[in-house]
Amino acid sequence: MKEKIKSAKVLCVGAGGIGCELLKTLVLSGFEDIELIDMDTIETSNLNRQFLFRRKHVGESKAKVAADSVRAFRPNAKIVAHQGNVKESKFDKEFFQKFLLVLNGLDNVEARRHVNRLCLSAGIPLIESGTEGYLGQVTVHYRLKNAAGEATHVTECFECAPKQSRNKTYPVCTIRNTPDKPIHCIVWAKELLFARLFGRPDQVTDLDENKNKEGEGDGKEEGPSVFLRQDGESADAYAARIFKRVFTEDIENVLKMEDLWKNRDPPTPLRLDSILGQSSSAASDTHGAASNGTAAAHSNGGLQAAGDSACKALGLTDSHRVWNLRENAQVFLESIRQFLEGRPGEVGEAVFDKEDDLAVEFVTAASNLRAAAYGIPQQSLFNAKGIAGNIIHAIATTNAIVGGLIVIEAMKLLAGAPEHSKATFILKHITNPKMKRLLNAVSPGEPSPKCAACGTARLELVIDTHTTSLGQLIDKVLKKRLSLVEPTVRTDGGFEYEEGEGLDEDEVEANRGRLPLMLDALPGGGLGHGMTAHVEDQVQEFKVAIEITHKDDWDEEAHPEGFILGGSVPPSAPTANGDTSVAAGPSAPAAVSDGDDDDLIIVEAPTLAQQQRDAKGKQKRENEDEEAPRKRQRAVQQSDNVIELD
Ligand SMILES: Nc1ncnc2c1ncn2[C@@H]1O[C@H](COP(=O)(O)OP(=O)(O)OP(=O)(O)O)[C@@H](O)[C@H]1O
Ligand SMILES: [Zn+2]
Repeated sequence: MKEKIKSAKVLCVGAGGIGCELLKTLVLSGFEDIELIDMDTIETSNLNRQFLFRRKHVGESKAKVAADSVRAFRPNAKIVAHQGNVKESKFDKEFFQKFLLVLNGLDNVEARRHVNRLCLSAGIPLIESGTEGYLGQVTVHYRLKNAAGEATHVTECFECAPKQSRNKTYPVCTIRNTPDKPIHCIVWAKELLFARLFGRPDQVTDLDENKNKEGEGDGKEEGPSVFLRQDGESADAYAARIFKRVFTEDIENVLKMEDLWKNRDPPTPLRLDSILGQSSSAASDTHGAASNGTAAAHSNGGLQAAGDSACKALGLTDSHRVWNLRENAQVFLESIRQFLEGRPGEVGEAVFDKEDDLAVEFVTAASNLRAAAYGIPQQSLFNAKGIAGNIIHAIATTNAIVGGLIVIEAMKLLAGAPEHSKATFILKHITNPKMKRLLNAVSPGEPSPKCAACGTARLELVIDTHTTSLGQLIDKVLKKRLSLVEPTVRTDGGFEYEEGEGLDEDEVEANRGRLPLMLDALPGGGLGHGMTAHVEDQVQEFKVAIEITHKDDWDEEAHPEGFILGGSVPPSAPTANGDTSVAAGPSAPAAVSDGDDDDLIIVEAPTLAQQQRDAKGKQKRENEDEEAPRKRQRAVQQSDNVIELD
């Protein structure tokens, strides 16, 4: 066994939180022949858990530094480091075939799918992993054959299990009118108010619709311009006016919708003057003046309009302490002032960024003020940042357990004992008191014939074939959703689109010229309703037939992507209301996350009656929460970046 371990050539993909633990445990267990791929360089924020890196390494390649650090205590280990994206074509099937095992320590679904497909095509077992705070898992995926080429041990591949969406959606009327959780206030502050005040002025947000769309308030037509700074308006006067608009007047207006408050506690409008009070601190004096509408020039009583932090200016240094109402109001006003005066160039095009202190401070204060109006618990800056940025803090111990489990599973395969392979889930709480276990190990799942990666699935795509171009199909569906890197598309009518290396310049040019064509207008009869696109990625050896169903008249809020991708259910013609049976396909890969960091979608909610029904249903679901641990485990498998609501 020792010899087998010593000579086994293994590939580690990812040298981050899991990768560092894995590499260390591998070499301490006797592995000596390792190649390591990571595309990133070291950041300061990695140092708390990626212990092969030191401050002096910040900016250097993770793969190279990890290999060097390990060599320092295991000089015999042969470690080859590659700084690069595992999707690069040099890491192809032949490259993968050099290895006995592939071990993943990645953090996104796209790269995991890509490695899964290469392992399938190269016939190399994959040990896959993920962590999310206290939760984590290690799964094994292989198709082992005997000398005669017959399959002896086969498990599911990484893509066999239907993926759960990690998009969190919130009905827009909950966000706009009836928030009842901190997350609702944070989404409002980040997606609506921040975007309205500092983002592109021409974008319409749900905040604008407050008055004119549903006939609320005075019914006056009102565009986004109320949120624009008026000529000659000082930053302080503007901030105070916005405060009054969103925390006083908008709340007063929503109170007039009496139906909403029959079964709910109504909110209380906030008044800036009474919050800031008459008491005197440098900050409140100046802002108090502004709030009275006097638009006094800012006296700058020790405050800097540097545009980097309202908290610094106000002396709020403890990010774990929840601010009181007055502090929230001060941060709200000061952060607006700093935006306008410290970063005038960004106003009108800012996009929320969780690493931007001022933006996070603004969102924290705005959401806390809204929470105060609605009687919802308020959040510390630290917590609000985590929620707004979809951050779940990584736990070094979870990564260490996962690294250890990967090595254990690797050893079972090297020992020729795949019957002992386990998929292991690390739980946060003991869910089954009889078992008293935090590690839940189960047999690997069976492969799914419906899997597009390892099975013989056909997919169905419901899309508007009149208005979707080939380029959009390739970007949105094939690359983003299906994680293909260099797709080829063929139709039954003989049309062909190709990309990738090996094409000469004329061919590249000709293919590029086809991208703007609409699907149903492609040469050779088009790719319209009922037709099939034969899609392939040569590097991944991924091949799938996609049956096209045409549908016009899309509800953008229900399907913001503008298409529905379904499993192997035969496509049906669109019905009168535009629904198709495809959307409900159980294995619909449509639910797979797109891997973006920011996954909040706000959706239009139907009616009050429906909301009330939903509320009842939610109560019921909360009572039936036994399924929760399993669902959470599934979510970990897909990503490491979801919102933890509780
Ligand atoms: N396509 C890819 N090719 C190569 N390496 C990848 C690819 N995708 C992700 N990785 C690497 O996988 C590692 C994942 O590690 P981890 O989850 O700890 O993320 P991190 O970026 O180091 O940390 P954080 O996201 O918390 O800043 C990263 O080092 C990242 O560079
Ligand atoms: Zn599969």
